[in-house]
Amino acid sequence: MKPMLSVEGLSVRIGTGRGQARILDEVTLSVPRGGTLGVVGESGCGKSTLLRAILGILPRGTQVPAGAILFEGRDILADRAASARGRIGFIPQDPYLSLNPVFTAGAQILEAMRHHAPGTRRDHKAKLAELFRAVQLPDPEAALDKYPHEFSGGQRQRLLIAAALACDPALVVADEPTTALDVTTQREILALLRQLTAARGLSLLFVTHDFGVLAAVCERVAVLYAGRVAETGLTRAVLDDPRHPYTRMLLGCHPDRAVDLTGIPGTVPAATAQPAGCRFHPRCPLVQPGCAREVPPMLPLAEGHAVACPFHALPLPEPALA
Ligand SMILES: Nc1ncnc2c1ncn2[C@@H]1O[C@H](COP(=O)(O)OP(=O)(O)OP(=O)(O)O)[C@@H](O)[C@H]1O
Repeated sequence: MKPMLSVEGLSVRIGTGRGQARILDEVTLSVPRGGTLGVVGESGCGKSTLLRAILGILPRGTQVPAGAILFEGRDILADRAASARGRIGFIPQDPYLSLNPVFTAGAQILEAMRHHAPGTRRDHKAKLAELFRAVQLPDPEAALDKYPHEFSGGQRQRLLIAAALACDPALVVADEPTTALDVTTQREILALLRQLTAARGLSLLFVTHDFGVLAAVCERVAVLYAGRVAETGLTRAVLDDPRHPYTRMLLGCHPDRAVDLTGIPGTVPAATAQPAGCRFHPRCPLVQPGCAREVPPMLPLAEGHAVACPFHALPLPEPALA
């Protein structure tokens, strides 16, 4: 069966005062129908740009020199008119910043439904109250007429989940949707998201920097480093047997896996100063002379697990894992 979304060889560039920023390079990944893919990586690795490309909201001046984004079989990069927008729901990162304070919750979501969902306003209102019930907001009918400040942070994130589902999407794209929440609320929201996507057979693309969150939600993962996919596979396989030195160091630094990705010496290179060859080589304890020359191809391992490092079978030196 064809995936719901497949990103194929996507490269994204943008001109800056300091030269061309190579933000994404030949990124290939896919979200199965009814499946969940997590995209994980440090700040600056290109997660938000990937989401913007999928949502069709890349900033002006961005170039896409190569690649395709196939959604339900159609290239939505080449043909935005075949608009995927109503069919792709988006859950943003920060519930505080993502709602307009001067309109009621109902008014802002109904406005989106007016453009993208079939039916009358009365149908939309009934459907939205139903969705508010599904996301477990108290008193769903009354919630339609409340303003954003009348909800708690967790309730606002529930509102945004309802908003993302309001136009009957086939795919939901979530950008670190629980980062701004306390741990208990985070757990509840993740459980809700899992339950709703499974019950509705939705596909989910979930961006995070947190392997703990990833393991709770996603069956597959793509690890992004400096705009390239370093490793991909079933989340269980990648967590249990990470092969790319970058993934191994991320996980080795934080055995509890509730990681804050700051434990690897050095930083992600600026998008205007990407090193040649493997982009991780300046930080890699397994670096070999060829790593600075050759872009490593994705090497297939078992069950869809693949890694962009020819030295994936070598052990990491101990200090790299300290
Ligand atoms: N409009 C732009 N102009 C120049 N450089 C940009 C632009 N947008 C992003 N970049 C650069 O591209 C790289 C990737 O940025 P992006 O925001 O996609 O990363 P990210 O992984 O989402 O980071 P974060 O988690 O901090 O949001 C960064 O180095 C960033 O500085």
